Parts: sequence; structure tokens; C-alpha cells
Amino acid sequence: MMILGWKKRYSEILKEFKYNEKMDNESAIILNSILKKSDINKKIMKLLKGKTVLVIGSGPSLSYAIPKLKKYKKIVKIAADSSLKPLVENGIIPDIVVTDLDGDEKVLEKIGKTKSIFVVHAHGDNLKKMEIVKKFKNCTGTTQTTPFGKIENFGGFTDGDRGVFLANHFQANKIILFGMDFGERIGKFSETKKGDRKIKLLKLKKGESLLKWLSTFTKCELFTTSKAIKGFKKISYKELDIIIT
Ligand SMILES: Nc1ncnc2c1ncn2[C@@H]1O[C@H](COP(=O)(O)OP(=O)(O)OP(=O)(O)O)[C@@H](O)[C@H]1O
Ligand SMILES: Nc1nc2c(c(=O)[nH]1)N=C(CO)CN2
Ligand SMILES: [Mg+2]
Repeated sequence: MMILGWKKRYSEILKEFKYNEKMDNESAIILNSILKKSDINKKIMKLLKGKTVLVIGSGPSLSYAIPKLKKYKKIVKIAADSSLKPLVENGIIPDIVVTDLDGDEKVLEKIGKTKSIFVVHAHGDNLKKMEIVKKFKNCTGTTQTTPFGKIENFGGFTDGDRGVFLANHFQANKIILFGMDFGERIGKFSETKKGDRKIKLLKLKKGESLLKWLSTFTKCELFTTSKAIKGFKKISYKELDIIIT
């Protein structure tokens, strides 16, 4: 089942970014054929339902967030793609990794062998990268088009905002953002290639607008330690201890 209103948002994405729905679907078919049947959704539900969940992106504030995140060892963490490398380098292993497979492959492979759950997003521009999924121990798949088989659609576009939609779907109690600044500055940990900057900024804008949309109907309490986002309560690192319970 898709989140109500997603189809309209996806149509807008297809138009704005000139993506091809058939290619998005093609990629999802490949991912579905690689994934093994599993009870991973049950595992994710157990991890997230009723919990405080930290969603970590690669925005400029990630550098400041890392020392704070070290403190919250037992709190559930969802890492968006390229935020994984600096987190792992600092001894933080996230419970869930949301990725469209353009983060650092060595780190993806290394953490893929652990108990971290990988939520891999198939789209028309990553179908050639799907082979790596065979190396992930705990993995499920998502699409931005119609879900089928083992492939889900929880909503969202960039890895970071998809992490938030995931936590919403699995009924987290509180969602707190780190390194999710959006805006005009691409964080240094983001794996953006030189020529892709303009598109990346448009992607970030879309991701932020989707989070604003989500905030209008989600039952989760939403907070951010990053740059302010409408619909999310902006909190300081000092306030974290009170909110994380
Ligand atoms: N200012 C920012 N710079 C970089 N990433 C950001 C920023 N603000 C929020 N993020 C979040 O961090 C996430 C992880 O960054 P990453 O560069 O791996 O993105 P991505 O979604 O893989 O993008 P793409 O696949 O289009 O390159 C993004 O998905 C985005 O949601
Ligand atoms: N077809 C296609 N879909 C996407 C793409 C992309 O590059 N191509 N990037 C995304 C987030 O970065 C999400 N969805
Ligand atoms: Mg990515």
C-alpha cells in the first residue's frame, strides 16, 4: 500500500527530473529478483514502533552532530547513504541504512555484513548497481513507483527524507533529524560529483518539501537539530536529553 497522495508527488518528480517510470520499475524488478524472502519488515517494525528514532543525513551540520550521536548508543539510528562513512569512522553503527547505492561502496559492503538493515531504493539510474545487494545480510527494497513482490513504497525521494517516511510508516513515536539541513549548501560528506551540484540542490529542495508535506498528517512527533524545517520543532543539542526518552 502506498501513502495517500504519493502518486501525485511522484508524477511531479517524474516531470521535474525527467525520470522514466518504466526505468524506475525495471530497476525495482531487478532488485525484487535479488532479494530473498524474509521477515525483515517485522524486524523493522520491532525496531521502530513507538520508539524515538534518529534520522541522520549528510548536511553540513553532520560534523557537529557526530560527537553528540556517540552519546546515544542505544537509541535507534537510521543513516542516509553517504552519512554512513563518517558515522562508521566514528564508531557509530546505524540500525538501518537507507540507500540508493551511491554512497561509499566499501563501507556499504562492510556494514552490509553486520546486523544493520539495508533499505535499498531501486530507481532508473541505479539499476546497474544492484549486484552489491547480494552481499547485504539484512535487506529490503523500495521503489518510488507502484510496489509489488518484496518491493515497498513508504514515500519519500532522497535517502534522508525516505528515512523519515520509513520511520513514519513503521509508527515511530518521535523522529529527530541530524545533518538534515537541506538549503543551498551540500554537506562535505555527500558523495555529489562536481557536475551534479545543480540537480543535487533541486533534489534537496524536493526532499525538504516532502518532509513539510509529511508533517501535515503524520502521527509522529517531529524534531530537528539541523536547520529549521516547517512542521519540525527546532531543538538544540542541550535539549536532546529531555526529548530522547
Ligand atoms: N545540505 C545537505 N547536503 C547533503 N545532504 C543533505 C543535506 N541536507 C539533507 N541531506 C540529506 O542527506 C542525505 C544523504 O546524502 P547523500 O548525498 O547520500 O544523498 P542521496 O539521497 O544519495 O542523493 P543522490 O542519490 O541524489 O546523490 C540526502 O538524501 C538528504 O536527504
Ligand atoms: N530515476 C531516478 N530516481 C531517483 C534518483 C535518480 O537519480 N534517478 N535519485 C533519487 C535520490 O537521490 C531518488 N530517485
Ligand atoms: Mg544515495
